[in-house]
Amino acid sequence: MLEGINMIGDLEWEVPIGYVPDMRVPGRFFLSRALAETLEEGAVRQLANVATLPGIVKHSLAMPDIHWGYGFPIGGVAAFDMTEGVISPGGVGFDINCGVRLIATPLTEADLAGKKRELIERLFSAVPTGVGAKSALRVSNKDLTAVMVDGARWAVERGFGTGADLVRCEAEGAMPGADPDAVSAKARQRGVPQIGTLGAGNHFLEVQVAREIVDPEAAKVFGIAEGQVCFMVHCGSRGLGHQVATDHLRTLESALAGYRIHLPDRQLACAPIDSPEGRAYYGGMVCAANYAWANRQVIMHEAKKVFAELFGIDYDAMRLIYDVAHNVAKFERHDVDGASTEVCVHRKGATRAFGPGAPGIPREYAGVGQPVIIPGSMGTSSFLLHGTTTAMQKTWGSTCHGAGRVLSRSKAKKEVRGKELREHLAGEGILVRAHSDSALAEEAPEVYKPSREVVRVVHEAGLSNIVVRLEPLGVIKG
Ligand SMILES: Nc1nc2c(ncn2[C@@H]2O[C@H](COP(=O)(O)O)[C@@H](O)[C@H]2O)c(=O)[nH]1
Ligand SMILES: [Mn+2]
Ligand SMILES: [Mn+2]
Repeated sequence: MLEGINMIGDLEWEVPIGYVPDMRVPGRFFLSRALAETLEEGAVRQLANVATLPGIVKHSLAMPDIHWGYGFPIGGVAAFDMTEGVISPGGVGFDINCGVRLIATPLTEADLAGKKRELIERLFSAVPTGVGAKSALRVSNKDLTAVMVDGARWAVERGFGTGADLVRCEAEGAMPGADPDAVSAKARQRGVPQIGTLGAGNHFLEVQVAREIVDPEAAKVFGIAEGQVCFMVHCGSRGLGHQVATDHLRTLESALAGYRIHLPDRQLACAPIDSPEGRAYYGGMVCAANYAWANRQVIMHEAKKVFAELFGIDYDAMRLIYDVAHNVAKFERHDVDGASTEVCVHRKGATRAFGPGAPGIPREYAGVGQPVIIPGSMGTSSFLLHGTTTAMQKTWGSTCHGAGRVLSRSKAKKEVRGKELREHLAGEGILVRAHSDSALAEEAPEVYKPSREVVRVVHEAGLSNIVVRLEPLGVIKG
């Protein structure tokens, strides 16, 4: 473990004020000794840098999937006072509302026998993948405005799914406060052809089986049983979100001096929440977040159609369990020194994990806490968990978002042979389909931390509790 960091619990560490100059609050992160060797000094420094930002409340936080990111670490969570505090694109990430949804089908693993290859091929044809993937949808500029305001509801109203899907999305698939005027023509241009496309790299659509039910009662509430085939969709706001982040970072950087904000790293560019620049970024970010919910809704619909046709099952027999955002900033009410207070929570590679009875979670899940979806890798377990009261108290109702990368893309390309990886996974019964084997190398299971250990940390630290462990059966990658 790095020097100058204090262990304050079995799985909890503190980065004291003074670790870098001008820290206003301490940093805190959650990690086991087994994961300590994955901790990058640069990511801890970023965690400490975040603690220097104006108006940060209580702590700069990071989850066990912590790794180096743009400005803020990935796995980072920070809340800011609504008057004194700032909003920062670095605390959200370039892929605004990158997120995950999990869908349960009525099939078992045995039903897939002899059809798995065809299933993966059909999914690969139905869902456009790859960097510049284009959608079959024809969307006008006016439609795009509606997408950015209405999110998943836009898709449902056009026949991509049903109204029941909406309540099973965080924010019901559309955050309020979208400002289409804060989205540039270039961002629109990138967004128009990409609705319903997966993208590349880390994004995926994965067929999984619920291998182990850890919490039978919660699993029942979430509607998932042992042996059930599910599928998981991971993607975000594509080129539109990236462009929104790029555009606003430029504006925020040039406004820093005017607000007398001095940063240890310009990648933390930010502005007061209630300033023209801060409001514009928020309004643009919401547009991108809503676009991402529409995107995942369309992809889910296309994938459900493939399952329905191939296995002769009812479209409506496939049920969205939940959809979570893991790159977003939100205005939420939390307990601050005993008073319910509105703060701006940034989650950058972190998942909301609201506990039982918290506002904003579907009524059907209120007694358990919200579903939390944590992907692992194409060769290791993914998890369904539920949010907790401890998370509400310690992490602004947040937990990790994945296993977290340990090997850079360039190193992975040198160390892993994509073809060998694909054949090895096939030997384990996991069929992988991508445009190229070389793209697979960057996404090999060993480029990520071990998902079981990362999830064990959040479970034992009480930030979210494991409900189901899922194993991959087949994956489509960009
Ligand atoms: N089940 C799968 N999980 C995967 C795959 N590729 C990546 N991942 C996990 O997703 C998170 C997402 O993180 P992000 O920061 O890239 O959005 C990542 O940390 C991995 O744990 C996959 O093919 N299947
Ligand atoms: Mn993403
Ligand atoms: Mn993501």
